[in-house]
Amino acid sequence: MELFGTLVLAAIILGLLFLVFRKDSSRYNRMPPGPTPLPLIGNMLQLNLRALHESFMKLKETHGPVMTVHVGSRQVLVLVGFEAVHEALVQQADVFAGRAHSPVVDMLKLDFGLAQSNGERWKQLRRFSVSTLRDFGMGKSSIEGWIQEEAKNLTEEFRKTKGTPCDPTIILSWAVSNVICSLVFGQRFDYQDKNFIGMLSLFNENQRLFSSPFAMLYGMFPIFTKIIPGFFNKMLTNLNEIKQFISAMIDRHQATLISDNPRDFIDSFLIKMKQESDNPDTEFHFDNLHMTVLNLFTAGTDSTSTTLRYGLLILMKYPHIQEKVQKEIDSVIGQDRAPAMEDRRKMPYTDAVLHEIQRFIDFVPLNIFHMTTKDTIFRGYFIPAGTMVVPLLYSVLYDETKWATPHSFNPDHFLDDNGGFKLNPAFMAFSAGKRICAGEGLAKMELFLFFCSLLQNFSFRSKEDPENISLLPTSTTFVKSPQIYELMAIPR
Ligand code: HEM
Repeated sequence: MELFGTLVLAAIILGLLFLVFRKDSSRYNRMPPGPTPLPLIGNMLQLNLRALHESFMKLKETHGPVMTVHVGSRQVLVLVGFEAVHEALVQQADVFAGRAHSPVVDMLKLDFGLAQSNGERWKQLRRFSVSTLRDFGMGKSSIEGWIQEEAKNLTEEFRKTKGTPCDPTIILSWAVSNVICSLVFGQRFDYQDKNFIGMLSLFNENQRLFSSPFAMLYGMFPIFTKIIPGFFNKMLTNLNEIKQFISAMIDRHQATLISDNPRDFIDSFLIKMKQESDNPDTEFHFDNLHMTVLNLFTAGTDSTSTTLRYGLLILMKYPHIQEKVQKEIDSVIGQDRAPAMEDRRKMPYTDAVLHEIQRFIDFVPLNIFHMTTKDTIFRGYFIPAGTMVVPLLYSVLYDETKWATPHSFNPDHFLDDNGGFKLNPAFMAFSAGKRICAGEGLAKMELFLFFCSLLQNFSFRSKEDPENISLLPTSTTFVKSPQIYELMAIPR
């Protein structure tokens, strides 16, 4: 009897807390249906924090492609499949262009800068960043030379391994990160530079921590940052060290700035700050500069280097595909000159393999979370302004109605009957709409030039039988990374 009384009391308290925590619930009661939530924990018991995208796919079987899932006390609109994601991000582009904040982002004070901001701040920072990066060569031939130079350094590093097994993680991060360094800091770093190596290790560690189930748990229940603080504190310490590195670079730029001759992204931002110094509402201030530089680094380094690393693993598993790419490289580029962007249109097979790598590895399965910027009607449901939205990229890149064999690595997904390159609108590795990746042009150049240079110079082999190579990712909460592996770069 005593136990019964305790249970009733607990249920009443949980029920009351649920009502308190369901802020402004009447505005949310015309959202699409979804699984029934429990008080406080919402649909936690139906969500696998290590593979949220798989949980959402399972829930879609019962609740359809547009559903409300309660993540803790928050109601989240989950969009599954090409049609729903395209309808939101492209057809209602302005409404779905907001960025939702997880409490972890707020606690880490990451709310300044391009990637996490909203409204006028985001518009100004996005316009400025994209046009400045373009001025310095993003997607144009000037940066092609930098990437070619970096690709040469990268092949030299691989050559030093003399075909013995090595983990390619850090080498690939160096090369990719140096391209962003050239654009943002106006300089590249030597691969032996201790500061640079240290900063990249911090980046890699934070990517791992952000993708761990702990980060997701903190996002749903911020109280856990107090109960299990270890992971959170580590993220914070790493972040502060990275910020110090960036601060030192900004100080150096300020000391040597010549107003009419910007050398790189930081100079351009400092000049804009000067021009707007009389505007009390300006978005061009140090907080936004620090965070935008950090965004470009974080978004630009991990994504591209992980794609290359995953791509090399896939090619070791499928040596016949690797050979076919090498044959195309040999016939179009040969061995006597560096690969160039204009080669791409003559290399449909290589282009198809690169697109298929991006589709298959599905780097950001949940996308970065969006938010509605105003009240809207979506498929007959009322979605209030400020609703968190998950446009599930996994469900687009693996949409069974859009791809012939979504679960297999199949370059034919991007080839027509004559062997020509064919784009598929469901290729949303960079997302779609107004928030589409700001570095898409740069990433595509890097992937093509690095990948072709590596395969022009080496054949990549594993110690393992290709049959036994696992392509399963290690962590899937936020980004997907391949298992740690070793490769042998055999000179051709
Ligand atoms: C293979 C490489 C890459 C992939 C797969 C990738 C993917 C993505 C995705 C999925 C988003 C979220 C879009 C959304 O919210 O709907 C994003 C945003 C972003 N990416 Fe990339 N990205 C890559 C490379 C880069 C590079 C090289 C840069 C650096 C110049 C970059 C800079 C950014 C920025 C700044 C954002 C935030 C944009 C905003 O909030 O307006 N990315 N990226």
